[in-house]
This record gives sequence, structure tokens and C-alpha cells, in this order.
Amino acid sequence: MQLDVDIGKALRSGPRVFQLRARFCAQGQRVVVVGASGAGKSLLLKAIAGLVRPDSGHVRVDGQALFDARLGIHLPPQARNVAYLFQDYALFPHLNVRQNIAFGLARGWFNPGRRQDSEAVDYWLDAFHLREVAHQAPHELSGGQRQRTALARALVAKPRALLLDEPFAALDPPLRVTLRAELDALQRRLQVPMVLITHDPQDVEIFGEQVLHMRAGVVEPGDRGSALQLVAA
Ligand SMILES: Nc1ncnc2c1ncn2[C@@H]1O[C@H](COP(=O)(O)OP(=O)(O)OP(=O)(O)O)[C@@H](O)[C@H]1O
Repeated sequence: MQLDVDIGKALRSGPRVFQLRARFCAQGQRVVVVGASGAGKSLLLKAIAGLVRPDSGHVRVDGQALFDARLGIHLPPQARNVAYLFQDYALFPHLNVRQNIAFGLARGWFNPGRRQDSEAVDYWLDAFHLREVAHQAPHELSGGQRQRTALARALVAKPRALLLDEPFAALDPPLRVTLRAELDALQRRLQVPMVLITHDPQDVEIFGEQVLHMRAGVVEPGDRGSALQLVAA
């Protein structure tokens, strides 16, 4: 994947203005974003996903413009084919596991899925060991099952990139280790490029093929060593 980002965005809240100024080009399959709380990491990912509209600049994936202020391009999230996994997974509380995953196909409720679609959902139910709980609602799941459902929903539409906002933060340490290893193996198997926000040194070790530092809204290139110092601080 080639991710070419050069964006600016001012966010105002009362007298305070937060200025996002992100400019970088990422080439690898595994990009990690580190930085202090409030540095702008989630905003950056949301801008790539199309959930936040920058004021200026461009976002290009493999040469395709997802956003270009000068050309007036701002593809909606569902047209970007880039999956975004929220910090709290954002599962739909009134839908069961199967329905949550099927929602990732973005066909909506009035357009029932085709046969291949339900095969795709079945595939991910099996791949993530969710078959047994397919009928359960998010509040009836363990933390790991919730995370796997959210990942399955993100992957079912075969995204060209996966954006993960602190994917293990809500999990207790033993489960974190297990699911980190699962994501590691999954990424190798699917070869889906990913950008992962983290405060955890283990994530930097495992997924930090390329590291971006964010400091007060600005992206600075970093390396694994300095990222480890930053997250350990
Ligand atoms: N809608 C908004 N209006 C005004 N300011 C905002 C808005 N959303 C975010 N901000 C500000 O933008 C800054 C960056 O927020 P962001 O969520 O990207 O931080 P982060 O680096 O992901 O932090 P954390 O590690 O705590 O999740 C913060 O200072 C936040 O207060």
C-alpha cells in the first residue's frame, strides 16, 4: 500500500483551536501511529477513513484520491474501501453478531444480501470462532468476542486497508496478548495493509514496520526505537 497524506484541519471548540497538520507517505504493510493523548492520532485516522473532512490537502491510497481539496474530491467512507475499527468497536447494540458482521457489507436493511454475502459472513464467523455466539448481542459477548466481531465486520467487505484505533486497549492483558497474536497472523495471511494507533510498546514491536509520531497535531517520521521510548514514557 502507498498511503500519501498531506492534510490540514482546524478544529475549534470555544476559544481553543486544535490544528492538525499531517504530511507523510507510508509505503509499508504495517504502520504504527504513536503520540501523547490528544496529539491528533484518531483525527488522522478518521480523516483517512472519510469520517472527518480536512480543510485542505489530499489523501491518496495507491494513487487514488480519496480526498483532494483542490479537485473537490471527498469520497464518503463507504466508497473508500478502507475499514476503520473504532476504539470501542462501535458494534450496533440491537444487532446480533451475524447481523453486525453482515452490516460490514453495507447493503443496508432494505437490500438483502446475495448468496455470496452470506457465505462471506459464514467465513468470518468460522475464521474468528464466532459461530457459537452468532445469535448473541454485543452486550452478551466477552471483550475478545466483541473485538473479533468488529474485526470481522471490518474485513468482510475486503477492504484495501485496515485502520485500527487502539484495538487492544479495552482488553485485559492476557486477552490482549492472544488477540495481538491473532491480528499478527491474520495480517500476514491476508496481507491487508494496516495503520494502527497505540500506546503499547508490544504493538510497536510487532506492528511497527513503519512508525509515525504525532506531536500536537503534527506528524513526524519516527523509528521503532524512538517510538518505544515515547510509549514507555
Ligand atoms: N470535534 C472536535 N472539536 C474540537 N476539538 C476536537 C474535536 N475532536 C477532537 N478535538 C481535539 O483534537 C485533538 C486531537 O484529538 P484526537 O482524538 O485525535 O487525539 P488522540 O491523539 O487520538 O488522543 P488519545 O490518545 O487520547 O485517543 C484533541 O486535543 C481534541 O480535544
